[in-house]
Amino acid sequence: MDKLQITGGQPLHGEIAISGAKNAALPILCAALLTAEPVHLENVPALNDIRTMLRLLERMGVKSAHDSGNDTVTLDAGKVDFLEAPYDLVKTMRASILVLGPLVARFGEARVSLPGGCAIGQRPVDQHIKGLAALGAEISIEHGYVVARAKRLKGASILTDMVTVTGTENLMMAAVLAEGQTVLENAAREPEIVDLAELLIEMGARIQGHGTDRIVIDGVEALHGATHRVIPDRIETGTFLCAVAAAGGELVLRHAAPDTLGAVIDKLRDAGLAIETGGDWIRASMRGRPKAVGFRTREYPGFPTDMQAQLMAVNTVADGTAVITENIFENRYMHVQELARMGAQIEIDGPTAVVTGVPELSGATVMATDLRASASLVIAGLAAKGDTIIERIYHLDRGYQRMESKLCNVGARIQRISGAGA
Ligand SMILES: CC(=O)N[C@H]1[C@@H](OP(=O)(O)OP(=O)(O)OC[C@H]2O[C@@H](n3ccc(=O)[nH]c3=O)[C@H](O)[C@@H]2O)O[C@H](CO)[C@@H](O)[C@@H]1O
Ligand SMILES: C=C(OP(=O)(O)O)C(=O)O
Repeated sequence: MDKLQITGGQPLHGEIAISGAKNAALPILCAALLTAEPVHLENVPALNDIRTMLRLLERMGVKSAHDSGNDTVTLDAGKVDFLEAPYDLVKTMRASILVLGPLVARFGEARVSLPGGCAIGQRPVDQHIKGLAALGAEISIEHGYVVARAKRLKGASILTDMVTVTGTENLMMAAVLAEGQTVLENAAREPEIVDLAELLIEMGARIQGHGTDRIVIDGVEALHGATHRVIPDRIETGTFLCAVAAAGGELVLRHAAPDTLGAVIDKLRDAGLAIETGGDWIRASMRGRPKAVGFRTREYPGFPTDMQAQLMAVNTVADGTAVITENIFENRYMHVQELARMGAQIEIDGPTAVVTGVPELSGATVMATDLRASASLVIAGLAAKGDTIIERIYHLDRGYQRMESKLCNVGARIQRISGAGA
């Protein structure tokens, strides 16, 4: 297993190109199952999660051509002959549940392993199941698999119990081929939902209201191929903003989408990061120590849970005390004990964390526990005095494209110690 060794204390200076969004690309890859014609995608990040999703689609019979050099993928689901997402692939990535809606909608049948593990919370998929049942699918859980059947799905009005991102995506993909109209109430409004809806519309779907909490879908008989460019990754962008807030210096982030980062930019400005934005770029500079900023995670357009760990890392070296509340996942503070190993002062009480900034963290050996927890440890390592070793960085590789080389190009001192020597 690879490790990262970070020698902290180097301010960051230079430009970073932001990659395509993992959480937009994953549902978009699944949407290719909805048509027999090729779907050509641009700005698909070269990440382990993307490779896992491509393997899963290939197992079903989808032909894929991935050019990781220029971040394009072409998918051809003309001959799908295996309507199953097996456990060995689903266990590594929860987003695999996103094949369920498209398979039932187009082929009338699917068998998808229940996503295993629960890194950041229980994360059930009951709302995906409830919604598909409302669309007329017969659903059962058999031997750890969700098994769904429907001759043709029928439009329905669906109110989910909570706002769910992949739940909204799964149901939207199911409804585009259903007979009649579907209304998704309490829908997620994340930019990744809008990106998926835009691809589906390019494929011939009839969708309105995406980006609001009420999405109306008029089912069509069939979809056709399309070409689509995936939106920039707002969480990768926010992670680099936190890195410069903690380590100091000045960064320009290119190919970004600042309009999807309102809540994150507001909080980082409160922390003292000077931020200028243009259509697709962000310039951020930090002098001196950040100021403590409290925040509560919320559904979009609120502060994203996927940025909680990274902004917590900034707060560990800030001047003052910050109160953080995690409202989306019940177990998303696993980075806290690792940050504490580096000298951070954090107290947890249920969903609330109180972070008292210290003037300096000290490098230590720490363990990555999930994707964004890993990113918070990188940020802490950049700000810390001395060397930090981060173990189990396969979590980081799930969701960040060449993070250490992007950071090294702007002055960070990070070395990957590969599996054999690790
Ligand atoms: C691949 C992807 O896009 N992942 C993102 C997606 O995850 P994901 O779509 O899994 O997260 P959800 O929005 O579904 O989860 C929100 C909350 O609803 C609960 N819930 C969800 C569905 C359900 O059927 N039952 C249920 O109880 C979850 O346990 C959680 O507490 O949105 C999360 C919230 O922004 C992000 O952190 C993840 O990065
Ligand atoms: C939690 C995340 O991803 P996933 O939903 O794939 O676990 C994430 O991107 O931070």
